Amino acid sequence: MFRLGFSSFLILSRQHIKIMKQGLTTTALQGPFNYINGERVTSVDSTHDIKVSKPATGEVLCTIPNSGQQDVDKAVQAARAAFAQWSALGGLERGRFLISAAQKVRERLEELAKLEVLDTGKPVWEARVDLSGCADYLEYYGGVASTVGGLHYQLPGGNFAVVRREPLGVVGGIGAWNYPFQTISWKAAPALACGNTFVYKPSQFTPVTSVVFGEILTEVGVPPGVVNVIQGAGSTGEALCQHPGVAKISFTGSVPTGQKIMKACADGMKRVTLELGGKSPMLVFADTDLTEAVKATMLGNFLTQGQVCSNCTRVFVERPILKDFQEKLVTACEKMVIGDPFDNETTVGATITLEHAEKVLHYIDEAKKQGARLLCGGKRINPSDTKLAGGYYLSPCVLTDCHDDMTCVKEEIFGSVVTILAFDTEEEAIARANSTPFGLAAGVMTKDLQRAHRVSAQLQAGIVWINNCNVFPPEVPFGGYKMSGFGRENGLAALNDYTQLKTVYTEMSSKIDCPIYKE
Ligand SMILES: NC(=O)C1=CN([C@@H]2O[C@H](COP(=O)(O)OP(=O)(O)OC[C@H]3O[C@@H](n4cnc5c(N)ncnc54)[C@H](O)[C@@H]3O)[C@@H](O)[C@H]2O)C=CC1
Ligand SMILES: NCCCC(=O)O
Repeated sequence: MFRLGFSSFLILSRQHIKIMKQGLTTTALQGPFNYINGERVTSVDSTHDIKVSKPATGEVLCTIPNSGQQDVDKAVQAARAAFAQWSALGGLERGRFLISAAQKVRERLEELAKLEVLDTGKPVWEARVDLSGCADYLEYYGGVASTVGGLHYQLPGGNFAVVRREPLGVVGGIGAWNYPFQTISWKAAPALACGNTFVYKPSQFTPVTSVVFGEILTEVGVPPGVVNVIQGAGSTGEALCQHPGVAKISFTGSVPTGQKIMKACADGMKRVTLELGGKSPMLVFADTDLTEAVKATMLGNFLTQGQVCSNCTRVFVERPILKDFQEKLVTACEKMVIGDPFDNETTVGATITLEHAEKVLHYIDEAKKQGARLLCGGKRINPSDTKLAGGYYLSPCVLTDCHDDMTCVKEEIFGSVVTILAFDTEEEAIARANSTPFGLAAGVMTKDLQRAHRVSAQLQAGIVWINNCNVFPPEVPFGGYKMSGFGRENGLAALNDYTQLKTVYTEMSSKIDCPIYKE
């Protein structure tokens, strides 16, 4: 295990102090945490300091500013100034930078994973998987960048039109706290590939690795101002949405905040991508392999302490296998290892904040009051290691005997709480699965592929996983139906959200046909 401190080996660099100890380069924790024009800068009009906790221990990790309008303006102006140069590059040139950044992420994967654990409290092996995926996303859009192009239409009389696909300008990104480095990667990589410049506001709970993302891009040669990071809470996000120099906001977070952002962006006629919450279903049919169904349910509920927007938290199980499924799921949950997220054996880390842990526990209490039966978990755990005493550890919770009208079944809990609901027919399962205002994701577990596709076609969700859950290849679009938002991240689909089309018509005749003109 490592400790951070000034007794460590110090290297003075251009902008800040690097501390290296036991393989961890802690440049990232030294601040300042705003990153504008290729350097870390102190806030000029922070309204107050925000103390950021380590979820694993409850100790203070760092202090960030609640950046004000002037900070936001500085970041946006830097991004505007960088736009002309960045957008004038060829896609191949922009793509090379992204591919180099992917390489850097791979080289620094262990260090970045540890920083992500400090910020989020998630198990370190999960952070490694996340970071490795981020390298893939950067590499994918690095390859895609040179293919971003327009169209040509041949028209009567030799006339023709070309449709240019142009960047939007400055894109603003705002993110949640569950996948900090991934969220900035998913937004910045396609935005930059398309020729936009970027200003990102991470969650105030997980500010650290987004700045390192900016530094990595600077290190590989991306010009200053192309990627900027400003720290702060909701008011900083609001200022970014309202800034007239921002062309678009790409947001990941809750539905209520998404609604506020959409309203704020309406005033400036800004485009929005909204990646919002969910209450996704998983349909487990009786012919499924029970072990695989349990594995998919765990992947769909218990990664990152259950704080995953696409979790399939409403697990509809066909009645004949209900008992066996539950037994197997509970056995598997009880084998999960709760504790120090830096321990490679740990499978359940710390919930993001005490407030959030209490919210999750409150949902479980309400569920029991409404008639749900607790099969396992749902308790705050105090790991034996005393240094974790201030952390927020919850045991993975399985609730059964659930009904569609219970609060725990209707509302997004965003914690390790799975609700099990029995069903009898395919039609019933589909209708109940769709009976929610959300529509982010869904899972179908069956050996019958015809049924799997018949059911998938009827599910109201932006992504359906057949015989797996929470899989995010960079090539495939991700985003919501209904209240879970709109716009798509990942895949070629994201290019539509980061570009605008300009039609250029060319008249080839030297004499225009103009019936309303008289000599
Ligand atoms: N669909 C998706 O891809 C994902 C969705 N989420 C959703 O995010 C939620 C959990 O994340 P939280 O950080 O608690 O969400 P949140 O909505 O409270 O905050 C998200 C971000 O918005 C900022 N913000 C808050 N008020 C704002 C305002 N008025 N204007 C601009 N920015 C504002 C916050 O500072 C933060 O950076 C859950 O509902 C979850 O489902 C989380 C991850 C992925
Ligand atoms: N890696 C999962 C994407 C969804 C989320 O951020 O919650």
